[in-house]
Amino acid sequence: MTGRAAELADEQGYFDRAEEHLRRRMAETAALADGAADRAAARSLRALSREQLARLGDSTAVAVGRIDAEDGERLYIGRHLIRDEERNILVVSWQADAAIPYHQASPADPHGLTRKRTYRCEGNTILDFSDVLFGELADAIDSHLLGELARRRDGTMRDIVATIQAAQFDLIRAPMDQLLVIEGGPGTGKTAIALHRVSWLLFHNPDRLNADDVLVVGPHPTFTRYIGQVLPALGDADVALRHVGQLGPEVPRGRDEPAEVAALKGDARMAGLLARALDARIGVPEPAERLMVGNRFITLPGPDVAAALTDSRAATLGYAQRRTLFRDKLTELVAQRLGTGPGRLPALDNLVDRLWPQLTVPAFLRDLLASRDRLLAAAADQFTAAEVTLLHRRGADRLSQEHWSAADLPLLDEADALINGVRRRYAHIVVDEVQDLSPMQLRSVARRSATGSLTIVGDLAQATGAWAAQTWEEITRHLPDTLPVAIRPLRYGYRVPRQAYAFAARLLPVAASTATAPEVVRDGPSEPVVHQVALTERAGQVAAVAMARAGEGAFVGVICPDRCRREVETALAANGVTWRSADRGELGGAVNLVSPREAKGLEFDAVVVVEPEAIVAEDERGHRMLYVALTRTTATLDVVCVGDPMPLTAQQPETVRPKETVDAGRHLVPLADYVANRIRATLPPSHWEEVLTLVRDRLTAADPSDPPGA
Ligand SMILES: Nc1ncnc2c1ncn2[C@@H]1O[C@H](COP(=O)(O)OP(=O)(O)OP(=O)(O)O)[C@@H](O)[C@H]1O
Repeated sequence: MTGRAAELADEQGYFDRAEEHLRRRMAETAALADGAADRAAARSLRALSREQLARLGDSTAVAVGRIDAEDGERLYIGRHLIRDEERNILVVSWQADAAIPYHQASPADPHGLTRKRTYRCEGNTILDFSDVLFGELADAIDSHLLGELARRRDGTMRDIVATIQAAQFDLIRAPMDQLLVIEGGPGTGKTAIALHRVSWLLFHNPDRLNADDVLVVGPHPTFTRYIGQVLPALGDADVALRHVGQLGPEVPRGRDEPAEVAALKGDARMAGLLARALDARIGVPEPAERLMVGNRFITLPGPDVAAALTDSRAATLGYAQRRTLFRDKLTELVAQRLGTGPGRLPALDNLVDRLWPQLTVPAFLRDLLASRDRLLAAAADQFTAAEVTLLHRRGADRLSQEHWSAADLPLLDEADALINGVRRRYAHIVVDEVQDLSPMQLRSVARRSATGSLTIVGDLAQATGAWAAQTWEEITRHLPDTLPVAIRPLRYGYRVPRQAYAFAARLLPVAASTATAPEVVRDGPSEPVVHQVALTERAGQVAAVAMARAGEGAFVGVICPDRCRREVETALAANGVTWRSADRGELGGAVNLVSPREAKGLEFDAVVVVEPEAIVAEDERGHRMLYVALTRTTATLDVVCVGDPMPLTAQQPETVRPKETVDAGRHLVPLADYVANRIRATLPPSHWEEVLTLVRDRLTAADPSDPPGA
């Protein structure tokens, strides 16, 4: 046996022994479950051991690496702590203080180590290992990291415990009590760091943080599925993982709406509009309210009812809770009149319903958006008349038939908080791809934060859509301000190989002129290939390239703008290619079809980008969208197009984002002055009311979607 083979055998012996002890511990946990004092304890103990077994079944190795200290001591680092029967430590958890040098040691600062070893394993079998010998190599290259980055992808993100880099490690273990902004170019490891940070914070703050106190928010369902395995693999399965569309009530979705409407609905001014609209649903009592009690009437004086209403209104509770308060106060008034408690009283229910109607969240929003009058009243001086027209829409006759747009969801969430109060708060929240969130979406995140402790990650150069942020302040201003903000950049790009990144980076001066490009750490297998073809050949060429790349064993992502989608699907089908549609949340076949927007945060071995000009044309920040698409590859990049493969001068749609602060007086007041002056100049006061009614009728008739009196 050679020296290396013998060493490998020794190491394997150690791994086998550690695995035995891990299994023994799990068997003990299961036995404990059998003898547990009560059924609940037994159930949770069994669940624990099942989870541990499942993790082992996941075929992860007991250790990811080893460090040798100058004093000769060796320490194995793994995902979980493992001890032998004498309670000697065989493997320490990657989060333990003792493991810190593993993540931090570098040739410049070896942290008292002579060696850092990283294993390449299949299950618990060591295939190979690589060493960094600090004493001997002045400038060691972490070959294991390079190997790890070059491995084939399969649609599931993996943990990076074995190869966390020192700068990444600093962010993973940064203090919890802050709003930490992690910014970095494509593939710098932002997502990976954010997830490992969650695991780290859970490990080091057991008294403050349970896994179910943590919320991770991603941009779309495919992304949450993509990252879904990382935290369970690190032993933190109970962390809540949601895409941004899941923050809020469950409602039927799928409504399309014009970009300017969606943009307006993302504006923070909508919060005020909703609050005013809800308040306007509370009625005004009659001078005296008569109630039928048994077979006689009692009268509640209007001022008493009004006082109950005012008091309840002022309480800092949700609309529904304040309604209960109001009801209690009225019950008390009735009891005073009767000299006894009234019991259940339909007349009282009716009065409460009239003055403080019971509202479900979707009914409230449907009724608001379907009524120009309600919208106008709630808009106050904060919106222009044109903006109110944009918001106005015909409501479905039945609430169950109402379909909601993506931009309606944060409005429903805001309304839910106003009506029912905030249902669930978290001690720590992570938001990925945060650069695209609208102010209303950010408010959805903010209200779920119990402490102000957040980790938000993103890249302003990848910000697309109407609410693409230009600065971090635009984002943080909508988040809790109880804790200090720290913005921490990442420098090295791990995903995208040099050749593909050089191609994509040509977009940067147009897409995001102030962005700093990441420093790429490795070479790819080949230069990007541009396939410029005739229109009739485009889809066929996409299918051919995708098949060829899949034939090489690659996990392929075809990133296709909406306008080419159908032709590409047809060509894939005609060529017998089975593909997964990432937009439907599927990912993991050899060939995956994905829109540029849904490609955010994902990665593939081979990326085929279809018609860059169309990608640019389909988003307000189309050059950035193309930059996102071109930076999804870990190995090869193909561009199939009829037009310019690098459309630096192509037009992107006008930005439709509303002005952040609109002085509505600038629009409404001059218009009202003009109309009033014309009427005053041409008619006596006795006709003013009549002409205004006629004007109103004309306006209503001009828009048939506005039901009279809605
Ligand atoms: N230290 C590391 N060791 C191994 N792999 C790493 C490391 N850092 C990053 N990676 C890998 O690099 C790829 C990109 O990481 P990640 O998706 O976290 O980047 P990102 O900055 O979130 O990218 P984007 O902005 O494009 O969404 C992933 O495959 C990740 O596992």
